[in-house]
Amino acid sequence: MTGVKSLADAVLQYPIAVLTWTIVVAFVARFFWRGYQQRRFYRNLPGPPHSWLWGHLKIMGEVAALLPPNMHPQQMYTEIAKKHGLEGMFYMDLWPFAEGSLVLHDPELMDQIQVTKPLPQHRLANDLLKPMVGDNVIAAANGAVWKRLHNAMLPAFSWSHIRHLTGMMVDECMIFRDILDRKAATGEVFSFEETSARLVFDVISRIVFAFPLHAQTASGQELLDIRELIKLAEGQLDIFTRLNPFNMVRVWWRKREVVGRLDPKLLSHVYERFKLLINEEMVPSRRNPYSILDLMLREHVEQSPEKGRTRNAKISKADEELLLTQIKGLLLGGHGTTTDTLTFLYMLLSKHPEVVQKIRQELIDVFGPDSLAAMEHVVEYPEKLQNLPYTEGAIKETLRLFPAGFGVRQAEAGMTISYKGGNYPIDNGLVLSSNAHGVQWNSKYFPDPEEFRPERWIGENEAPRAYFRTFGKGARACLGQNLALNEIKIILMATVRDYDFECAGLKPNAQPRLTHTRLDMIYGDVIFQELAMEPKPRGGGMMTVRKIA
Ligand code: HEM
Repeated sequence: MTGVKSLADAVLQYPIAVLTWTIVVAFVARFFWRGYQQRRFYRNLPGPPHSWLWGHLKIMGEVAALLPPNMHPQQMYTEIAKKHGLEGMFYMDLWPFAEGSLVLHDPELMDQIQVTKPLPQHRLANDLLKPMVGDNVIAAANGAVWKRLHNAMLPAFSWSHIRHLTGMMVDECMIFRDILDRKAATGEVFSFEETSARLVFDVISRIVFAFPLHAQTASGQELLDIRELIKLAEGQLDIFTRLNPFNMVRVWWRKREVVGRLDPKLLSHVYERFKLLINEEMVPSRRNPYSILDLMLREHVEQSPEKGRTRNAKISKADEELLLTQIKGLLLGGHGTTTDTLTFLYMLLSKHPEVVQKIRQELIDVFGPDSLAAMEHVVEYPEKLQNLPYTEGAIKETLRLFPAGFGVRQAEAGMTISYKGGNYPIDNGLVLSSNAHGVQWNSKYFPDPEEFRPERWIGENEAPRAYFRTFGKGARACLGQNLALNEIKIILMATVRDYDFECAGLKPNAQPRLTHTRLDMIYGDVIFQELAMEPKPRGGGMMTVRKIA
């Protein structure tokens, strides 16, 4: 009785202290209960050794400690699989610092979630992309919003349209050659990533808007702004960075400035075109798309009651946001992934003169001995780009070794995946990670995986399509894959015959950092892909270029 009385007295005397104390106890109890549930979930599932206290945090920490900072997880997962002999798939319990994952590195298992029963994108994809470009960018959207965006954009990625873009790509490559000429004349060390990003950005902006944003010939403020948005989102998935008040204010302030400059500029392009379409009563064609913007404006033009009267032509606020997000997403995703691939490709070529020689020979065989005449020829006969198996093999090898994309999916409650006769849970909010890197660096699928061998993709040697996972597979596979392959081929055509590139400032490691690769003993830490919007090369791909006489 005395105890109850004194408790009641305490509540009456110190209500705030008792309330605070109760909340703290409830919070701590909830934290431990959640921790117990999490650890119990992973206890008997396939994975590296699991600890009640640490889950797999120590395992992840051990691998991270071997590597440079801000690593993209794909390579760490490949290392963990190798080190602990984990075949097919493994769970990673990273509570309370990150979402738990099921990492798949078996093509058949990936097919289960990408092809047989395509699962929606994980919430994490939107969490990562939203601070950079906005809510519901196509690559992170699901359900009806994704369907609407996908249907609208699809014609822009058809073969007939891609063929049609060859002339524009050649024009941009000719500007790129002028830039290379200047760099060759000075002999300067330059960032290949930075320089090629400007080329690729102008190409993608011409695909999105049908005009370039002039990143190659002017400041390219839009490109700089978009790249700054990526920088500002860096570390936002890390709980400590996100909750750091100084960082919060810094990011908010810079973002306000960048978005305040970028969004109105992009929107002005949207409205200029929209008003013209309405004024001229032109419904954009799906068969012969003029630009991705036109395809996305199509439904608004069709539905607009303002035909012929531009004064009040409007797009709803929500649709305006969605449109802007897609434009930024395409400019960002379409240039970043391609630039990363180009950077790694030219780094690999600089150390493989025998591959360069074979690409040159193939280009001569198909397009003739004069490299500049070849650039005119390809505009007339773009289908010949499909007849470059060795060149395509070199690109695919780069995409195999350095996948510049990562798919994460989410399953509904109760769903499972089947593996070796057992069914394993894929719900519980797990990030279902299809680790293309893990498949493509597995000697079971690609013997001597770290060898750069374009021959793997040719004729009877050709690796099964199912093993090439860089673009994903199924309904949510990369829409821009054929576009990216064609663009990289044209860039190779424009450069590889007349220029020699050499990596600059490489700092090879004396000992390999990891067990699955020794490439860092040639290139140094630049081979460890950084976490940005996509896994990107470190250090900007510094190079020199020499014009071949
Ligand atoms: C080398 C270059 C590229 C790589 C490695 C790459 C990789 C990827 C990957 C891995 C995905 C996600 C697949 C999944 O979730 O399963 C994706 C989605 C996507 N990519 Fe690419 N991509 C590249 C270039 C491009 C380009 C140039 C564009 C076009 C501008 C583009 C447009 C898209 C779109 C729209 C999606 C979302 C598809 C959807 O969810 O319906 N990509 N890409």
